[in-house]
Amino acid sequence: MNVNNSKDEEILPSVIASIDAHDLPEFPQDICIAAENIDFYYGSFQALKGITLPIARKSVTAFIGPSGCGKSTFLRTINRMNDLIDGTRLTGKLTLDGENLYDPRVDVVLLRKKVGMVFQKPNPFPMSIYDNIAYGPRIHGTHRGRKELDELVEKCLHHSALWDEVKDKLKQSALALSGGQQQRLCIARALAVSPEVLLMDEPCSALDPNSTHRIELLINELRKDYTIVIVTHNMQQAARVSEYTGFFLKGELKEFTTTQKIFSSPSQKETDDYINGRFG
Ligand SMILES: Nc1ncnc2c1ncn2[C@@H]1O[C@H](COP(=O)(O)OP(=O)(O)OP(=O)(O)O)[C@@H](O)[C@H]1O
Repeated sequence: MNVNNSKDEEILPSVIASIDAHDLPEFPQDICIAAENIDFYYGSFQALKGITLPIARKSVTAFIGPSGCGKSTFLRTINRMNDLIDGTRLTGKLTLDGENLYDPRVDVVLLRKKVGMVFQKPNPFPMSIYDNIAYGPRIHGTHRGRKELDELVEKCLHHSALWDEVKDKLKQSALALSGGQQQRLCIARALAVSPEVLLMDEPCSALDPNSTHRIELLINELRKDYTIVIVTHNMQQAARVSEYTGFFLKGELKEFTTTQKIFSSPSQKETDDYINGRFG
């Protein structure tokens, strides 16, 4: 199936309709993640300035904005991936279910189990399709028996809409899958450790339109069970898949509201200019 622009336009109303965007309050009521005045530094360079925003539970929040404005940096603060970079510093408060993620008592390994991440470029492990999914549960010791693992692998592959394509080749290398299949496998792998939150950093930017369409449909399904935060350069994609959108510019959050409002009547001129392609 080839998904060209006109097909792209076609799925827009149906997906937005399923989100029920018209009934959403401007700020989410059921908040999963809350950022309060987050500043973030790479050495002396300040990449995030006073970010304050709520992320709604079991829904999709998109971050948009020109290159280098801090979207990915903010996304990585949520699972503390930036901790792995030397010389970084964060101030402010970031909570998940009311718990401060930067409290020294937080177990970062457990946090990253709770907050899964999918990257721009699919990055399956160089092992079989089955083992890619079984890897996390084995490490965490959550599914010990063979039968239990088999069931989990099947469930995750169903959940990531990949089962029908791979059920007869679970022992084959994940690296032999197409890019789009690899990305769905990475989503299945993230789901295998029962996360609460899924962070997606431009998950479709390396994919063709057909694979992009499949991932978007998948996101639309996953929103029922997971809190999803997605960084995207694709305005249409943000409009199609998210309930809430944050517009970043030069390290600041310029606007945050429902996706419907930000794309129909943004309150900031910069947002309007950006979404209408006048810069960035
Ligand atoms: N590891 C790093 N060390 C130093 N500076 C960094 C590092 N990662 C990002 N930056 C800087 O922080 C700023 C924000 O980068 P970030 O990747 O968060 O932006 P972005 O909005 O996600 O960009 P893009 O859309 O191009 O991915 C940029 O100026 C970038 O150069």
